[in-house]
Amino acid sequence: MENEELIKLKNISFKYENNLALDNINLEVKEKEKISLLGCNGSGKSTLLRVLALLYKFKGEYFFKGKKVKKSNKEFRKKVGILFQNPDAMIFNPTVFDEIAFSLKEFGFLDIEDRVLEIAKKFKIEHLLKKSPLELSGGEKQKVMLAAILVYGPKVLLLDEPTSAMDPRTTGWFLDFMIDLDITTILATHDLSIAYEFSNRAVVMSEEHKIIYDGDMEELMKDLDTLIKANLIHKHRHKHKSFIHSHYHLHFQ
Ligand SMILES: Nc1ncnc2c1ncn2[C@@H]1O[C@H](COP(=O)(O)OP(=O)(O)OP(=O)(O)O)[C@@H](O)[C@H]1O
Repeated sequence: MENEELIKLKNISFKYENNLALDNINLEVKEKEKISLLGCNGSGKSTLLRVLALLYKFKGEYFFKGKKVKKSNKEFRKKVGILFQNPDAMIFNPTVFDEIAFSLKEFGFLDIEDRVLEIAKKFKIEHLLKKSPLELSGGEKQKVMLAAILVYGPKVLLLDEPTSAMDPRTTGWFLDFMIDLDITTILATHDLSIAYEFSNRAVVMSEEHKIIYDGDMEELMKDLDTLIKANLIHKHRHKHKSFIHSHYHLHFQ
């Protein structure tokens, strides 16, 4: 059901040895909601997505559909799919077909071939099925790895800078596809234009690894103080004909 709470994080913190990456994060995500997770390099976006996918042991409480999540298990992995920033980290099968089929086998699906072919058609990657995933371009790899996640039907999709290797046409296709996809999705990016197109809700992390904004995307765009604090816009010198000046920039494609 839409508008029902799906995820609730309470006072979540995480350190890599002595390096604080998440500081007291509180977040609620509703069923079918789309959220852009914004923040500059090193703010903690990837770490937060990995905590949500139960890949890290964290401090604090994580509730999924009102029940406290304890530790990683197969059932939970099936519910939450994560697409890493670097798709190479996820590739370990000889062909694209095997890569997409892998989780289906692991989760005990029976109609594996039909499902692989169906998702390949949807993603327009049928021509890649016999290739080695390592031979693909960055954008193709992201498409294949996304297909490998969506094929088993997770309830939540976590996307870490998914468009960084995509050209403008593939990025456009990807955003349209994600916007139409009817599942809860959190997309991490430091690109305001991608975030603006993707969702109406923005969650912004600061360089101190805290959430400093959680709300309407349009309001965020008007909130220069937050954008500057989060390092999402920058000032740089530039030249207009004969004079040079500097001011803050919002970069839109
Ligand atoms: N494997 C690691 N070991 C130690 N520290 C790490 C590790 N991974 C990340 N960190 C640190 O944790 C903090 C948060 O990093 P994280 O990768 O979550 O940020 P991010 O917002 O995803 O950045 P980016 O936009 O550059 O991907 C940073 O200070 C980073 O240096």
